[in-house]
Parts: sequence; C-alpha cells; structure tokens
Amino acid sequence: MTGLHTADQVRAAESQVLARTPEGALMQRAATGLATVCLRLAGRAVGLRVTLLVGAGDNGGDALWAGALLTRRGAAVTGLLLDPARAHPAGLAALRRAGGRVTGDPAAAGLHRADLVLDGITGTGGRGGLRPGAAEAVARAVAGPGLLVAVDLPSGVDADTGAVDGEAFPAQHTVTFGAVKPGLVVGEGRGFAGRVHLVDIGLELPAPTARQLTDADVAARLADPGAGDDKYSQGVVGVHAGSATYPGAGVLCTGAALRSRPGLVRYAGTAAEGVRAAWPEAIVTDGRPADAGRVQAWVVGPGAGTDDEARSVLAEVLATDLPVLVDADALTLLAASPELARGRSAPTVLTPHDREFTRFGWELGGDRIGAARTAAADLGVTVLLKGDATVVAGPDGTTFVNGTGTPWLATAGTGDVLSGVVGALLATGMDATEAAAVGAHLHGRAGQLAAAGGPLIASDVVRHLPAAVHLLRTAPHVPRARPPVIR
Ligand SMILES: NC(=O)C1=CN([C@@H]2O[C@H](COP(=O)(O)OP(=O)(O)OC[C@H]3O[C@@H](n4cnc5c(N)ncnc54)[C@H](OP(=O)(O)O)[C@@H]3O)[C@@H](O)[C@H]2O)[C@@H](O)CC1
Ligand SMILES: Nc1ncnc2c1ncn2[C@@H]1O[C@H](COP(=O)(O)OP(=O)(O)O)[C@@H](O)[C@H]1O
Ligand SMILES: [K+]
Repeated sequence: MTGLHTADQVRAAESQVLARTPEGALMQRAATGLATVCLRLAGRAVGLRVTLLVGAGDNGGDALWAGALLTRRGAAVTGLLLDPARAHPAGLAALRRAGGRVTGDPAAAGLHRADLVLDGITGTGGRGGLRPGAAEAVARAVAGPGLLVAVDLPSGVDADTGAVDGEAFPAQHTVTFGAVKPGLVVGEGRGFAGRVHLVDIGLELPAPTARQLTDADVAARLADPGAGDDKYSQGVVGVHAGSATYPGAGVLCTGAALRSRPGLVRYAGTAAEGVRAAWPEAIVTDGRPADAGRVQAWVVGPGAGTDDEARSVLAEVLATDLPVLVDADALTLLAASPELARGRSAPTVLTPHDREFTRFGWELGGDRIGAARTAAADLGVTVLLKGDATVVAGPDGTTFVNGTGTPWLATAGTGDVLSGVVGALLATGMDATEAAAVGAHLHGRAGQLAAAGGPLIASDVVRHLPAAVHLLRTAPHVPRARPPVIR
C-alpha cells in the first residue's frame, strides 16, 4: 500500500527531523537520493550535461546540492538561477565549490543540448501555475533533448490536489522526498509527474490522507475459494442493467461479475434474452429484482433507462438492507431523489463519471479527492469518481486513488464492466470502500492487458479479468496462499 501524504503532513514530519539533526542534513539526504536516481536514469556521470532550473526556495536548494554531487562525479552542471538574489545560499556555494557554473540567462543555460534537466523551481511551497520567467525556462527545457526530472514535485502542480492552474513542468520522472504527495497520482498532476521515485529521508509520518493499492494488496484481498465453499457461499450478486432494445450493458455487467468472482450472478431486467444468450452461467429473469431470488448485493443502472419502471426498481433495491452499487442511468435518477440513498442501513456505492457527479449538485474543480470526499460525506455513501486516476472515498473519509488503467479504457461500456466487477466484490462481503478500490484496480489491470493487443472494446476487458487476477497473484510480495490440505 502506498500512503499519500499532504504537503502539510510532510512539512510537519520534516520539522521533527530538522529539530534533531544538524543543519542541512535533511536536504543532504534528499539531494543524495536525487543524485542517485539521476545517475541511475542517465546511466553515466562523466561528461553528462545537466541543467538545473533553480527557484528561490528549498526545492532549488535540493537541485543545487544534487548538482554539486553530480559535478563531483564528472558531470558538466549549469544552474539556471530564476531569482539569483534568493537562490539557496548553501546549495549555491556547494555547486560553485564543486566546479559547477551558474547563470541567470535562460539562453545561456545549455538547455538546447542538456542530457538531463532538473526542475527545482518549486516543490511543496509552490502556489499556482508557473510564473512567466519559470515558464520560459520550462519551455526551453521541453524543446531541448534532456530527460526531464522533477525535484519532489513537478513545478506548477499542486502537491495536495494535482491541480494545475496554468503551466507546469512536464516531468518524465519525479524524485519525491519522504512521501508520495497526492498531486503526483491524481488529477492533472498525474500526467505531469511521469514515473515517481520515492526517496526515504527518514521521516516519521502520520496516517496518510489517502492510499494507493498495489497488486499485492489487491491479490491479498481476493481470497481463493476454499474446500468448504459452494456457489452461494462466495456471494451472489444481482444485476439490473440493459434493456430489451439495448441489452449490451446487461451483458457486459453480468459478464464482468461472472468473470470477477464465479459464484453466482442473478440477472433481472428486460435485457434477459440477450444476457441469457451471452452468459448461460447466469440465472436470468425478465422480472423485477424481487423475482430474481436471494442475492448479497445489487448492481443497478447501466443502460437501464430513466423511466418510471427504472425509478421504481432503484427505489426497490435501495429499500433492501443489501449493499447496492448505483451506476449510470440510476445515478441520474438518484440525483433527482438523493434521499433514497441517505441513511441506508447497508452500504451504497455510487460510480459516477464527471457529468454524473455534477448532476448531484456537487462541485468538481481541480481537487478530485476533496470533491469525492465531500460527496461521500453528504450522502453517507462510497463514491467512486471515475477518471484516468479514479478516486474512491468512503463515508468515513477513507480514500483511495487508483493507480492502474489506460486511456484506452475511455470507450463505451467499460463503466458497465467496472460496475459488474465491484458488484461481485460487494457480494463477497468485502467492505464497500475497499471493494470499490479493489474493483477499480482489477478493472484497470484488465484494461491494460486488453490494450496490449491493440485498441480495446469493453468485452475485451471482461475477457481479460481472469488473467488480471492471475497477474495480481503473481506480483512480487504477494503473501503465499495456504498449502492445500491433503486428506
Ligand atoms: N523543509 C525541509 O527541511 C526540506 C525540504 N525539502 C525541499 O524543500 C521544498 C519546499 O521548499 P520551500 O518551502 O522553500 O518552497 P519551494 O517549494 O522551494 O517553493 C517556494 C519558492 O517558490 C516560489 N514560487 C511559489 N510559487 C511559484 C510559482 N508558481 N512559480 C514560480 N515560483 C514560485 C516562491 O517565491 P515567492 O512566492 O517567495 O516569491 C518561493 O521562492 C520541498 O518541496 C523539497 O524539495 C527537502 O530538501 C527535504 C528537506
Ligand atoms: N483517459 C482515461 N484514462 C484511463 N481510464 C479512463 C479514461 N477515461 C475513462 N476511463 C475509465 O473508463 C471507464 C469509463 O466508464 P464510463 O464513463 O462509465 O463508461 P460507459 O458509461 O460507457 O460504460 C471508467 O472506469 C474510467 O475510469
Ligand atoms: K520541482
């Protein structure tokens, strides 16, 4: 599990270490880690042409100290001082002592031929997008051939939200210190961070503000069936999705549930004929949810329409004491009658994309974690806010940011697949917020596998779910399954 920590949390942890270590020691740790990653990425030091973009704060200090270390190893380092009078004094002195050169002129900083550019303009102290001088230097860096490495955080990205208000440094790699900040993995910031490398600087951190699951975390939550299991004990999920005219959503959602957790899937709705033809394994009725038989969780909404019948089905399942996942058309209906979800005794999971989210009247700006949390607290539900980094927030504030997936998932029907996956996990009795996070992770991995063969369609994601489960199980650090009992 990767913990995500806010800038304030990191700063507070830093000040504890600062109080008990010699002056500059913490920055030395950061700079040493930074230089080490740079050498690994570049593959050499001698003759390496490095340009440092140096802002006026400690982020610039990190870059200068790392530049000094690289100079000592034989690199040719130039520091471009964006605010020369305020450049970190000790870092500047160190770079000069080591033999590095400095300039205040962007045209003289060697950006057109650098092998490596370190962005030390702003870190956790940055506010808003890049200022004009910084933006000009970044534009030169981007136009040049150098590998773009951000120090702690790509400058211009908000550490806590990932919001980018204006311009930012488009890093290929980010070397971050002490903890991964949310802005590196969510919102626009995710696209600016590139690959994230975490350098341990010995901070004692509080509980993270949000978490990102790893393959091993997800595998550990997907228990194998045991000798005593039968199809009912693994959880039975009910699906109400699709329509007679458009059975697709019912087929995709049912198939995804079957391929995630092959206990039993019951389908109720007017797409019955199409679902039966596609999935003989499902138990299908063209009646209402009450006609479907016993289930442990319901999925309602994908392609199910917004007419009076759909409205009364939504009210019927929300009136049960079972976990319910509400998606697509059912979200449109729920937005008009949110009281149906408030105060339920069992968990409710909403899976909106941006437009569905705003239909509830919730604001969606650059802070997707904050928005999902506000919505979850408002209705007392789990909110899975879809996107390239899907955010899951529970009613108690527990928050996950998904780290898997591919833009190829932006195609019709993949949301229906996600609903089936999460619904199946809910039926196993998994905590609703975890089920949403685990489902998003698994769905993203299945999408990545499906996309490896070229552009994907939603049914490819369904087909790749078992392989995705296998991939998660074989990830490093997965706890070993108990050996089978031989009788
Ligand atoms: N604390 C520690 O011990 C350790 C901290 N560490 C490092 O310190 C970093 C935090 O340093 P920090 O707090 O000095 O702030 P920082 O990120 O350098 O930015 C402030 C400067 O940026 C400027 N500026 C602001 N917005 C801007 C914009 N949009 N565009 C352009 N400029 C802008 C702002 O200017 P001003 O507003 O003052 O005019 C000010 O000069 C942290 O990320 C990590 O790298 C590590 O070494 C580990 C030990
Ligand atoms: N740019 C993107 N990168 C990664 N995943 C994406 C992107 N755009 C959408 N997705 C994912 O694709 C799925 C789309 O769901 P949704 O919009 O509900 O589609 P549909 O309603 O057609 O089934 C979600 O899981 C979402 O997170
Ligand atoms: K930076």
